[in-house]
Amino acid sequence: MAWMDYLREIPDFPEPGVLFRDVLPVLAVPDAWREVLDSLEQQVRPLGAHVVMAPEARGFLLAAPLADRLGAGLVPVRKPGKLPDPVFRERYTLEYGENQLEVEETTVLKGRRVVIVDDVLATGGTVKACAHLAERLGAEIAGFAFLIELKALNGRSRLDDIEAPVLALERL
Ligand SMILES: O=P(O)(O)OC[C@H]1O[C@H](OP(=O)(O)OP(=O)(O)O)[C@H](O)[C@@H]1O
Ligand SMILES: Nc1ncnc2[nH]cnc12
Repeated sequence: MAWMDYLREIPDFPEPGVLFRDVLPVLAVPDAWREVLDSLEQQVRPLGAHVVMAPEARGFLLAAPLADRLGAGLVPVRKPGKLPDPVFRERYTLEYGENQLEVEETTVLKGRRVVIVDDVLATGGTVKACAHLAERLGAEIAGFAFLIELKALNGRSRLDDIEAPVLALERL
Protein backbone atom coordinates (compact mmCIF):
# COMPACT_ATOMS: atom_id res chain seq x y z
CA MET A 1 0.00 0.00 0.00
CA ALA A 2 1.13 3.56 -0.65
CA TRP A 3 1.79 5.87 2.31
CA MET A 4 -1.41 7.85 1.63
CA ASP A 5 -3.45 4.71 2.33
CA TYR A 6 -2.46 5.01 6.00
CA LEU A 7 -3.57 8.64 6.35
CA ARG A 8 -6.58 8.99 8.70
CA GLU A 9 -9.25 11.65 8.23
CA ILE A 10 -11.17 12.63 11.35
CA PRO A 11 -14.17 14.98 11.00
CA ASP A 12 -14.73 17.67 13.66
CA PHE A 13 -11.34 17.29 15.37
CA PRO A 14 -9.99 19.10 17.31
CA GLU A 15 -13.05 21.33 16.89
CA PRO A 16 -16.30 21.31 14.87
CA GLY A 17 -15.82 21.99 11.16
CA VAL A 18 -12.19 20.81 10.94
CA LEU A 19 -11.37 17.68 8.91
CA PHE A 20 -8.20 16.56 10.69
CA ARG A 21 -5.57 14.68 8.62
CA ASP A 22 -3.68 12.36 10.93
CA VAL A 23 -0.24 11.39 9.54
CA LEU A 24 0.94 9.47 12.62
CA PRO A 25 -0.37 6.07 11.40
CA VAL A 26 1.86 6.46 8.31
CA LEU A 27 4.94 6.62 10.52
CA ALA A 28 4.04 3.33 12.21
CA VAL A 29 4.42 1.32 8.98
CA PRO A 30 8.09 0.91 8.04
CA ASP A 31 7.55 0.76 4.25
CA ALA A 32 5.20 3.74 4.24
CA TRP A 33 7.49 5.78 6.50
CA ARG A 34 10.49 5.01 4.26
CA GLU A 35 8.46 5.97 1.17
CA VAL A 36 7.65 9.34 2.75
CA LEU A 37 11.26 10.02 3.71
CA ASP A 38 12.57 8.90 0.29
CA SER A 39 10.15 11.26 -1.50
CA LEU A 40 10.85 14.16 0.84
CA GLU A 41 14.60 13.67 0.48
CA GLN A 42 14.36 13.55 -3.31
CA GLN A 43 12.31 16.77 -3.49
CA VAL A 44 14.21 18.73 -0.86
CA ARG A 45 17.81 17.85 -1.71
CA PRO A 46 17.95 20.14 -4.80
CA LEU A 47 17.13 23.14 -2.58
CA GLY A 48 20.67 22.96 -1.22
CA ALA A 49 19.66 23.67 2.37
CA HIS A 50 22.26 23.75 5.14
CA VAL A 51 19.61 23.46 7.82
CA VAL A 52 16.14 21.95 8.26
CA MET A 53 13.80 23.95 10.52
CA ALA A 54 10.51 22.54 11.83
CA PRO A 55 7.73 23.41 14.28
CA GLU A 56 6.83 21.29 17.29
CA ALA A 57 5.55 18.59 17.35
CA ARG A 58 4.73 16.73 14.14
CA GLY A 59 7.27 18.75 12.18
CA PHE A 60 10.04 17.40 14.40
CA LEU A 61 9.26 13.82 13.40
CA LEU A 62 9.93 14.55 9.74
CA ALA A 63 12.71 17.09 10.10
CA ALA A 64 15.10 15.02 12.19
CA PRO A 65 15.46 12.02 9.86
CA LEU A 66 15.36 14.29 6.80
CA ALA A 67 18.17 16.49 8.12
CA ASP A 68 20.24 13.38 8.80
CA ARG A 69 19.72 12.11 5.24
CA LEU A 70 20.63 15.52 3.77
CA GLY A 71 23.68 16.00 5.98
CA ALA A 72 21.99 19.21 7.17
CA GLY A 73 21.61 20.79 10.59
CA LEU A 74 18.32 20.80 12.52
CA VAL A 75 16.63 23.77 14.17
CA PRO A 76 13.54 22.89 16.24
CA VAL A 77 10.97 25.66 16.68
CA ARG A 78 9.12 25.15 19.94
CA LYS A 79 5.77 25.98 21.49
CA PRO A 80 5.95 28.62 24.27
CA GLY A 81 7.81 28.18 27.53
CA LYS A 82 10.02 25.26 26.50
CA LEU A 83 13.23 27.08 25.59
CA PRO A 84 15.60 29.01 27.83
CA ASP A 85 16.01 32.75 27.16
CA PRO A 86 17.02 34.50 25.01
CA VAL A 87 14.41 33.51 22.40
CA PHE A 88 12.84 35.07 19.34
CA ARG A 89 9.05 34.70 19.53
CA GLU A 90 6.30 34.96 16.88
CA ARG A 91 2.56 34.92 17.48
CA TYR A 92 0.55 33.11 14.78
CA THR A 93 -2.88 31.74 13.93
CA LEU A 94 -3.56 28.29 12.54
CA GLU A 95 -6.64 26.48 11.24
CA TYR A 96 -7.87 25.76 14.77
CA GLY A 97 -6.51 28.42 17.06
CA GLU A 98 -3.60 30.67 17.81
CA ASN A 99 -0.32 30.28 19.64
CA GLN A 100 3.29 31.40 19.75
CA LEU A 101 6.44 29.76 18.45
CA GLU A 102 9.94 30.29 19.77
CA VAL A 103 13.49 29.65 18.63
CA GLU A 104 16.74 30.07 20.52
CA GLU A 105 18.19 33.47 19.67
CA THR A 106 21.71 32.09 20.00
CA THR A 107 21.20 29.68 17.06
CA VAL A 108 23.77 30.46 14.37
CA LEU A 109 21.96 30.77 11.02
CA LYS A 110 23.49 33.89 9.49
CA GLY A 111 23.74 33.36 5.70
CA ARG A 112 22.56 29.73 6.01
CA ARG A 113 19.98 28.29 3.62
CA VAL A 114 17.03 26.93 5.60
CA VAL A 115 14.24 24.62 4.44
CA ILE A 116 11.10 24.64 6.61
CA VAL A 117 9.40 21.25 6.94
CA ASP A 118 6.04 20.23 8.39
CA ASP A 119 3.44 17.49 8.00
CA VAL A 120 0.48 19.64 6.92
CA LEU A 121 0.17 23.01 5.19
CA ALA A 122 -3.28 24.29 6.19
CA THR A 123 -3.64 28.09 6.53
CA GLY A 124 0.14 28.55 6.48
CA GLY A 125 0.24 30.46 9.78
CA THR A 126 2.62 28.02 11.45
CA VAL A 127 5.28 27.91 8.75
CA LYS A 128 4.98 31.64 8.10
CA ALA A 129 5.90 32.19 11.76
CA CYS A 130 8.84 29.78 11.31
CA ALA A 131 9.99 31.73 8.26
CA HIS A 132 9.92 34.99 10.23
CA LEU A 133 11.98 33.37 12.98
CA ALA A 134 14.48 32.05 10.41
CA GLU A 135 14.78 35.52 8.90
CA ARG A 136 15.33 37.09 12.33
CA LEU A 137 18.19 34.60 12.78
CA GLY A 138 19.70 35.87 9.51
CA ALA A 139 18.86 32.82 7.41
CA GLU A 140 17.84 32.66 3.77
CA ILE A 141 14.64 30.66 3.11
CA ALA A 142 15.51 27.90 0.61
CA GLY A 143 11.96 26.47 0.53
CA PHE A 144 9.09 24.81 2.32
CA ALA A 145 8.21 21.10 2.23
CA PHE A 146 5.09 19.28 3.46
CA LEU A 147 3.61 15.82 3.27
CA ILE A 148 0.16 17.26 2.62
CA GLU A 149 -1.12 20.59 1.37
CA LEU A 150 -4.80 21.35 2.05
CA LYS A 151 -5.60 23.39 -1.08
CA ALA A 152 -8.91 24.78 0.16
CA LEU A 153 -7.20 26.58 3.04
CA ASN A 154 -4.91 28.49 0.68
CA GLY A 155 -1.78 28.36 2.82
CA ARG A 156 0.36 28.63 -0.29
CA SER A 157 -0.90 32.15 -1.00
CA ARG A 158 0.03 33.17 2.56
CA LEU A 159 3.65 32.34 1.61
CA ASP A 160 3.53 34.33 -1.66
CA ASP A 161 5.70 37.15 -0.37
CA ILE A 162 8.55 34.75 0.43
CA GLU A 163 10.51 33.94 -2.69
CA ALA A 164 11.00 30.22 -2.19
CA PRO A 165 9.46 27.04 -3.59
CA VAL A 166 6.60 25.35 -1.73
CA LEU A 167 6.77 21.55 -2.13
CA ALA A 168 4.10 19.05 -1.11
CA LEU A 169 4.05 15.27 -1.59
CA GLU A 170 0.24 15.36 -1.89
CA ARG A 171 -2.22 18.19 -2.49
CA LEU A 172 -5.71 17.43 -1.15
O1 LIG B 1 -1.02 25.78 8.30
P1 LIG B 1 -1.57 25.95 9.68
O2 LIG B 1 -3.00 26.42 9.70
O3 LIG B 1 -0.68 26.80 10.52
O4 LIG B 1 -1.63 24.50 10.36
C1 LIG B 1 -0.63 23.53 10.23
C2 LIG B 1 -0.03 23.15 11.54
O5 LIG B 1 -1.01 22.57 12.42
C3 LIG B 1 -0.50 21.36 12.96
O6 LIG B 1 0.22 21.56 14.13
P2 LIG B 1 -0.40 21.75 15.59
O7 LIG B 1 -0.26 23.19 15.97
O8 LIG B 1 -1.75 21.14 15.66
O9 LIG B 1 0.64 21.00 16.53
P3 LIG B 1 1.20 19.53 16.72
O10 LIG B 1 2.17 19.28 15.61
O11 LIG B 1 1.88 19.66 18.05
O12 LIG B 1 0.06 18.55 16.71
C4 LIG B 1 0.42 20.85 11.86
O13 LIG B 1 1.37 19.91 12.36
C5 LIG B 1 1.06 22.12 11.37
O14 LIG B 1 2.20 22.49 12.15
N1 LIG C 1 -6.89 19.77 8.99
C1 LIG C 1 -5.72 19.54 9.61
N2 LIG C 1 -5.26 18.28 9.79
C2 LIG C 1 -4.09 18.06 10.41
N3 LIG C 1 -3.31 19.03 10.88
C3 LIG C 1 -3.72 20.29 10.72
N4 LIG C 1 -3.17 21.46 11.07
C4 LIG C 1 -3.99 22.44 10.69
N5 LIG C 1 -5.07 21.96 10.08
C5 LIG C 1 -4.92 20.61 10.08
